[in-house]
Amino acid sequence: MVSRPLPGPPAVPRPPSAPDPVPDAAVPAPAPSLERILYGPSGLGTAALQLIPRIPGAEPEAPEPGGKPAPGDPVPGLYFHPVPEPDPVRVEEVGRRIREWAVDEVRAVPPEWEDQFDGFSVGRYMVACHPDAPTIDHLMVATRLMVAENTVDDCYCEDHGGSPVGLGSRLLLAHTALDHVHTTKEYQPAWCDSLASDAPRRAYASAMDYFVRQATPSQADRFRHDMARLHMGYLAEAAWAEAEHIPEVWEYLAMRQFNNFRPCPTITDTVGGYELPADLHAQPAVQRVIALAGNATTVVNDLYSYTKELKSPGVHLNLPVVIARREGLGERDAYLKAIDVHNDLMHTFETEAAELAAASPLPSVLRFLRGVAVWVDGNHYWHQTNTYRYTLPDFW
Ligand SMILES: CC(C)=CCC/C(C)=C(\C)COP(=O)(O)OP(=O)(O)O
Ligand SMILES: [Mg+2]
Repeated sequence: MVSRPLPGPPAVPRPPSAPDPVPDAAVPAPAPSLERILYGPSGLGTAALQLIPRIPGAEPEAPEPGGKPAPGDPVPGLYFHPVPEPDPVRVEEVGRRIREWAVDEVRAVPPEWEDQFDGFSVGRYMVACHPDAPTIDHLMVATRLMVAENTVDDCYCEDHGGSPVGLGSRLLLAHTALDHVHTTKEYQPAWCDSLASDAPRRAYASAMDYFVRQATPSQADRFRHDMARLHMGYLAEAAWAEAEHIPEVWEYLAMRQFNNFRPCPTITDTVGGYELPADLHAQPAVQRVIALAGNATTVVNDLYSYTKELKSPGVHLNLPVVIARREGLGERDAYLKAIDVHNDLMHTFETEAAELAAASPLPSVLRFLRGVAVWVDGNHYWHQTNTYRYTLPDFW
């Protein structure tokens, strides 16, 4: 069956002589019908029709001027939706099973990193992001991948011995755990053995093995594509770090569109036990909504991890740092501008998701859009509440 094409995104390229970017006031607010389209009907007797539980009155309170956020408070002025507390029974069970997998099954977490592993609270993260997962097994698919992705980032790129030097080679070989090598009988065994040779590859290989058993072939292929995008983003970030280059803000945002959480929300259908068909997923309007959502989630990381990254050796690029350096703003003003960038991305995501849902109200499209939207909310919740890992700057 050939499906009806979905509406295309607005033309993005802007000629050099185009007018200045749209001022804040003109950024479209989320469509009023968004709640109904993405979250289902409200009112008496409709609870069962709401796939995603959402707390009404989602706008955060703006703090009084000078009001300091307490640990666990959201970034003041950030546009986000609070989520209900993730189911504690699921959180505990996912936490128990993922520890067993990470520590014993794939040996990705040596004893000296176990505290950090627990502090990451991946069970709480994934239960918050996937409230529609039908079973713990479905949640585990997302949780293993999340841990594997962070193992690669930590061990190859960042905190646990990572370095930009030689990163291309390490990433390419690890990527083969997701996108297998098909070679001659002579060389195949050496590749097979390589998959067990370090923690990142053991974690990728095992997490992918579980994932492909749950996913359709096109979902698995979608994931491989998203992971290739991620690895390309890591490489650009590493190249800039090696050259001590500070990119332009738009260049940074382009890199961060690839070095991005995108592979996590885009498995929402696999984790939910259904499929957004490949021809719908590939539609430009769907791709744009996914990219906007991924970019908002990743700028959230830049905001919450700002102080952690200021403490790391050298200059760790994130949006406030790049805005400060490239636009000559002070640290506080640059941070506040990064909040505006996030809020614009969120509003545009929500507006365009609502338009897409209205134009193409197919059950799989609607459920996928809800899944992405709730992943965005759960991701914010996790960053906000992870006081083990993140602390807000002293700007208020
Ligand atoms: C889970 C996943 C696909 C991660 C890929 C990219 C990534 C590690 C992030 C978007 C998080 O950013 P960052 O490396 O800055 O993480 P921390 O700030 O160290 O938590
Ligand atoms: Mg960060």
